Amino acid sequence: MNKNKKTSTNAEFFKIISKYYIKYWWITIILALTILSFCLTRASIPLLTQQITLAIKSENGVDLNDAEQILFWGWSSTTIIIVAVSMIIIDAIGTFVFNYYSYILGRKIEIDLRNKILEKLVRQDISYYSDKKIGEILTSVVADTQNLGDGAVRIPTNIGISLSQFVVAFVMTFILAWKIAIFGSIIYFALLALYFVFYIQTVKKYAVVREVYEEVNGNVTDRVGTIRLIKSTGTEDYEKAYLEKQQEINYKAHKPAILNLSFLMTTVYAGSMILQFAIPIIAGIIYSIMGDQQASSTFFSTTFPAYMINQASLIATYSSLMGITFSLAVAGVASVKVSNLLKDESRLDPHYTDGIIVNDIKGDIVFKDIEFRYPEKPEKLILPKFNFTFEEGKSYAFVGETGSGKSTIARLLLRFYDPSNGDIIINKNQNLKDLNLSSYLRHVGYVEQEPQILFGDVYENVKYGRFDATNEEVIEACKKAEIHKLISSWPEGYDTILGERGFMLSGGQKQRLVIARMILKNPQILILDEATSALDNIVEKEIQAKLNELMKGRTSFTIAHRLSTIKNVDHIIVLGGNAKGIVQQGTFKELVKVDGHFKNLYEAGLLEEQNQ
Ligand SMILES: Nc1ncnc2c1ncn2[C@@H]1O[C@H](COP(=O)(O)OP(=O)(O)OP(=O)(O)O)[C@@H](O)[C@H]1O
Repeated sequence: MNKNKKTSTNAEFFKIISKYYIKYWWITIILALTILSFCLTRASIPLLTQQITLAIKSENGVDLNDAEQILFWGWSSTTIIIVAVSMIIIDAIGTFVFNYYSYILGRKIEIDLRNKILEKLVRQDISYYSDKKIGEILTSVVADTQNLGDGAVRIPTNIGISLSQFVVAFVMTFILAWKIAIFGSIIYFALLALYFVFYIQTVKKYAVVREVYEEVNGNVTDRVGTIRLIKSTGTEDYEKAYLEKQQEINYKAHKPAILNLSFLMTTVYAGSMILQFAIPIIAGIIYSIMGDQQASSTFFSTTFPAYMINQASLIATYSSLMGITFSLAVAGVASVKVSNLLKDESRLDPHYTDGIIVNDIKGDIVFKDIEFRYPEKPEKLILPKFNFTFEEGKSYAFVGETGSGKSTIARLLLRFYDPSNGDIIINKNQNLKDLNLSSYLRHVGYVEQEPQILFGDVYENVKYGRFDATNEEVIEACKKAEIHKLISSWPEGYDTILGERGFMLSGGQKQRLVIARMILKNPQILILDEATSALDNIVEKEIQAKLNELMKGRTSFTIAHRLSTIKNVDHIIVLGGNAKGIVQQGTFKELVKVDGHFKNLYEAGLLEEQNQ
């Protein structure tokens, strides 16, 4: 509800765009000057039409009556034509300049907002994404910034043009024929009031449409994102029904909005016709009631064409009002969404611009009085208070049943999250919270179960994290990861674009590519989170051998279920379920000998035995 209230206010919109009108002040000045030129040119055309009617009459020897004598400026028809053509040229130049700069400003605003949101999104901490649909976020990034960019220019400039056009045309109706103008204005404002009644209703209904649309969009995008699950389950019919249901919801939300919109459009178009047709009728009634034959003949023979041109200008402000109010409704909602995205702050400060720069990770990594609960679910304890010192250069493995917190430790080391209590210390006295996170992560390698492959060529993928590497170094790393032969067999070799999410590679090949990335990065800390779990035994063996090589001389953390993965590490840490934390530790040989959690896991088959 609160959200709707916020959405209906347009303060946010004007707050956002005013900054851009100040930033690009020179465009603002150009737009303001062109609007002023429109006032001049558009006021001049009805007057010049009236004058040319009088000039042609006079030049053809028709006697002008007294009223016409007063109206006539005495200009020759040639002079009037020259002035009119000049006005049209000024108007054309103004229109070109106005359109060019207003579109430029719109795109500048859109791109700037998009950049700001995307920066905000990549700088958000990982918990930000735990309760959000990517589809919904992307709709906001693309559609809302575009709507805002369009509206940012269209709305203020159209307000400027329409308002000045309205004032000019309104005043001109009184200058041309004030008695008719009084009655014309009453009709005009009555229709305007009716317009606003339907407009308010329509906006309310469209606010609902927008929310439904976004939700449906998010659902559909996320659903299509699970295409492998759909394909592997053969649930195309089920999905077809689901997607149709989503669009049905979308359609139903549109119906009441469309009804109100139709009333609104009817008011605009029928209103325009009424305004146009009412003038001669009003004039006829007024002059016949007054019995003023001369005024009637002057109006119909001299002023009528000018009045109708001016009236068309007045009516145009009515329909441009529709454009403004609609753009405002769309841009208002977009503004609230955009500013909400920009307002969201990361829970932790990664010290992008300050913080201790890490050039090297030396010495032990100390977990001091660490306790952890996920900020998304603070009532649930995950890791009870514990202390542990990870010695430099040694390999560690975490085992334990599912949900015992193994991956959570990896996430703490990557600073996806800060500990709820306690500190992680590196380099003797540097707290992870105080480090410039990017400089720290430059020394950390992370390999997870689902390898992250970017849409890009092999070079780009392997260099990710060490962008200064040469292509030769990439090839060298791929040779060591034993994937060079495969890459070389592709027609485009290292320039091959790897499909979205690495579709064209097998699990083992993707993992080799990630290993090549790690070889190139040469991190001092290595975190392997179920890195080989998705692979079959033979491929697993080959990849594990590569990972074992990679682990040599680095402080490494392995999370695994397979015995072969953890058998050779220096130290195994066993975590208990239900937030018991560390329940046992030692080498593999020590742990299998003694009764305890590890032996239970081992015997229960939770540590998968590997066929040797
Ligand atoms: N973002 C999150 N918000 C709230 N709770 C979470 C979040 N991520 C994980 N958890 C919970 O934290 C607990 C530990 O999760 P974690 O992923 O560390 O377990 P794990 O030991 O690695 O399990 P597995 O072997 O199944 O991967 C689980 O109960 C899980 O439900």
